[in-house]
Amino acid sequence: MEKIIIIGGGGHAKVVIDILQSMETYDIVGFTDNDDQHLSLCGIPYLGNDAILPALLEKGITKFCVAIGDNRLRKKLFHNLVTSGFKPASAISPFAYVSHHAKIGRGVVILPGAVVNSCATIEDNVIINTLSGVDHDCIIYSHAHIAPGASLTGNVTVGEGAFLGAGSKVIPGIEVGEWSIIGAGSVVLSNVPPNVTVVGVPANKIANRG
Ligand SMILES: CC(=O)SCCNC(=O)CCNC(=O)[C@H](O)C(C)(C)COP(=O)(O)OP(=O)(O)OC[C@H]1O[C@@H](n2cnc3c(N)ncnc32)[C@H](O)[C@@H]1OP(=O)(O)O
Repeated sequence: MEKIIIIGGGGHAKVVIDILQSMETYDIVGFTDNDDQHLSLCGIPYLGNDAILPALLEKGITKFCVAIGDNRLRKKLFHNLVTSGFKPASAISPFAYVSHHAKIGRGVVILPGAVVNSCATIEDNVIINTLSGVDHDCIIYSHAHIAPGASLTGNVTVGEGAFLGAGSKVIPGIEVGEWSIIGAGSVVLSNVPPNVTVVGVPANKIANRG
């Protein structure tokens, strides 16, 4: 089995480890984290902080998966690792449904119970979290996160780095702007501009994001 490292040692790393183990495609060498208080996570050893990465590359370990929920930090680490010569791997649960007609980018994480339906596009480094739904013809741009139980109907577009909170719902054809946040449980009935936070039913803007 090909060797892989996990970047990040928080809660999201626990589920990514679980998925990679259930895929039976990769041998997880360990995880890195800049908090050096770790010893192991779900039985997977702590390797060190980011300073260890060049040595791992020299040993021929090239595959990585960034297991960090924060979209901006996940983007930064993804780019740093790709630029350094590492290769992103996707972690797709065997208990998710991903249509053969969907396009899946690099370093994508799809959790158990999620559905990615026909002709949807999921770009690089996106998280499709537990029990969420991305229906036909949706486009999820890089570094976005669809949180647990969020439901996107057909033809929804989610901009780079946007975050759709747990249980949020988006009606067909809506565009969610890049780096915007949709609050948990919100129902989005109209387009959301970039860099704002919207909440409620129907979702309304409560803040601009810097
Ligand atoms: C596996 C995992 O755990 S993945 C992680 C999943 N996480 C989530 O889904 C979290 C989603 N986060 C939220 O919904 C947050 O409440 C946010 C991001 C929308 C807002 O957070 P903050 O910016 O800290 O806003 P804050 O808590 O100060 O609330 C501001 C106002 O909006 C209201 N509000 C906040 N979130 C919501 C919401 N989801 N729905 C309705 N109203 C909301 C608050 O009640 C408050 O109203 P008030 O000013 O009248 O008192």
